[in-house]
Amino acid sequence: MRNEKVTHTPKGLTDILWEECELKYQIESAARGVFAAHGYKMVQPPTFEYYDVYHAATPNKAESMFKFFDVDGRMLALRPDFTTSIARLAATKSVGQQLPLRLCYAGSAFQNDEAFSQARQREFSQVGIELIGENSAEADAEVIGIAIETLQKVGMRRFQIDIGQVAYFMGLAEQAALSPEQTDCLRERINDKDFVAIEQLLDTLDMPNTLRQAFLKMPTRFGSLSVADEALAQESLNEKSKLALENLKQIYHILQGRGLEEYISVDLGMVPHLDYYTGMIFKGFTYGIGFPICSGGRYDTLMGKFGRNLPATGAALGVERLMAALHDDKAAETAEKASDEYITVALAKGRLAELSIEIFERLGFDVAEMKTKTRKLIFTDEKRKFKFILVKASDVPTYVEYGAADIGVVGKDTLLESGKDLYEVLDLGFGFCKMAVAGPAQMRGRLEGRNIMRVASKYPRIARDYFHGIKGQTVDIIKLNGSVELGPLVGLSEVIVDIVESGKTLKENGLEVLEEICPLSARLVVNRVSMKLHRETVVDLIGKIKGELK
Ligand SMILES: Nc1ncnc2c1ncn2[C@@H]1O[C@H](COP(=O)(O)OP(=O)(O)OP(=O)(O)O)[C@@H](O)[C@H]1O
Ligand SMILES: O=P(O)(O)OC[C@H]1O[C@H](OP(=O)(O)OP(=O)(O)O)[C@H](O)[C@@H]1O
Repeated sequence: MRNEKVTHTPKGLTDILWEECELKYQIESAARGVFAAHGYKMVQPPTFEYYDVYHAATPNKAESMFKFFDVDGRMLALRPDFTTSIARLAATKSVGQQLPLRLCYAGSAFQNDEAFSQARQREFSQVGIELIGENSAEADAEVIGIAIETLQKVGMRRFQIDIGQVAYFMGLAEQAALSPEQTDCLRERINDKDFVAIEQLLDTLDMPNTLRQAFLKMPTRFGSLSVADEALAQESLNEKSKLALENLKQIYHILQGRGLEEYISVDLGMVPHLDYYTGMIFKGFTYGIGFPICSGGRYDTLMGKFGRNLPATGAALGVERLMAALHDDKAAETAEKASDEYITVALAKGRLAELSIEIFERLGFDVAEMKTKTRKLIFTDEKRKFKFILVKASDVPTYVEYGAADIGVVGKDTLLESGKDLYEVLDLGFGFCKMAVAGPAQMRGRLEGRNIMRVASKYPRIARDYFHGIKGQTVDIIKLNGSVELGPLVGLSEVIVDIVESGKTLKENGLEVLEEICPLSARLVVNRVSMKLHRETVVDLIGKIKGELK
């Protein structure tokens, strides 16, 4: 029998062979050529360092770092990215060198996540640049410009760079006197364009209405530069937010002056982790890859952690993601053509199907055939250039994440369970129900603090987040695929985590709601790239659906 531990690579790690390896080196060498032409000097930090180095810079990556100990018992970690190591080496090794420093790198970074896809791997290659010692819009525009030039040089044809400014959000958070926890929670919800959750959180916070409106509008403020002007027009912005928006405008104008405007879009709602970003941030997107192909931003306080306070900005490109985007150029071309012509909407089969179809029907789409008892899976409205696909509810987030569908209609339960990286743009106001812990009446009052308990659920991720994450109870989670109510009845589990709508299923099986986890309803979700590349159509559709909901 074959020993897979000997013949296979661990999950998320892969051999790169033949043409793929060729392509990888071509990309790296093209990138290095561009960097060198702009005066960037190659540096190579070690593959692993003291864990404290990375932890000081990126606490949010702490959990996903590969950690181990040296013979002296000191904790080490494989680098989760290059920026931290380069900041450390520049802070400690560059004294006496003329500023600004222009440094570049190529190599592997590591992430200990459950990663299987080409887009999210445990070992992945990055090429990138860091421009250290200059705080100016010119410097930020330089790194974005070089990222664009690199993408062009490796052969990318259609891509978009979104630029944002985290200091705008931080200025608002300071004005609202939010605690670090509240700031991070709000930041995450804005970054996910999760309008419903933003509103829910703002309802619990006490702040002037102008600030509330500014936060609420953040996720809608993307597109042309006019969104920065709109944000600037808002009354009583503090100096930090104002300067941030002015800085974003300056960067945009510099890039415009270099003829790069066609690639640039502004997104004020883009506020990824604030571990070290202090100003401009950017992410690059293309068709067929549901994740950014490059990203970067300004980090003016990171170097200070290593003993030398210098402003800095940088950009990193994900080589595997570029390979995936370039790999099958023909397929990409076909996909581009198809997505140029049609917007694809994935609707969930089952309980949400009828109401989802109805919304599009009310908006005048030709969806009559979907209501018939057909076995067809794709329905086309030729006039409006929309395609509708009917898929299993739990697959909707996958279709949308990968860009096989631009838009999806799906329950919040499925979204939470999928953990996918999508824009959640609208609560559709139907499919109301709740996620709850349920069980026999005798379990009431007996859940608190218990660790020896079995929880059956079709939603193991939600159950785990609730029990392990929120309540700190390390209960056993048992995954079932349906008829979950049977669990406590046949002794498989003490309780269940499941959807409760009318409560009829629970009642008929002698069970009751013990704890409510969260309210649920149908949501409209949008692929991150479609939101950028088909902005007008998508925004127009969102507006029309909103109109229908009123
Ligand atoms: N796990 C991964 N697998 C493959 N490529 C990755 C991975 N993580 C990051 N990259 C690539 O490296 C680039 C820079 O990574 P970095 O960690 O600096 O940015 P990030 O925006 O935090 O990444 P992500 O959005 O993937 O979490 C990303 O834009 C992406 O292209
Ligand atoms: O409160 P109620 O109105 O009774 O609805 C709740 C039931 O509906 C869902 O099951 P679904 O019909 O999706 O089938 P499943 O049991 O196979 O998951 C859910 O898992 C509950 O069993």
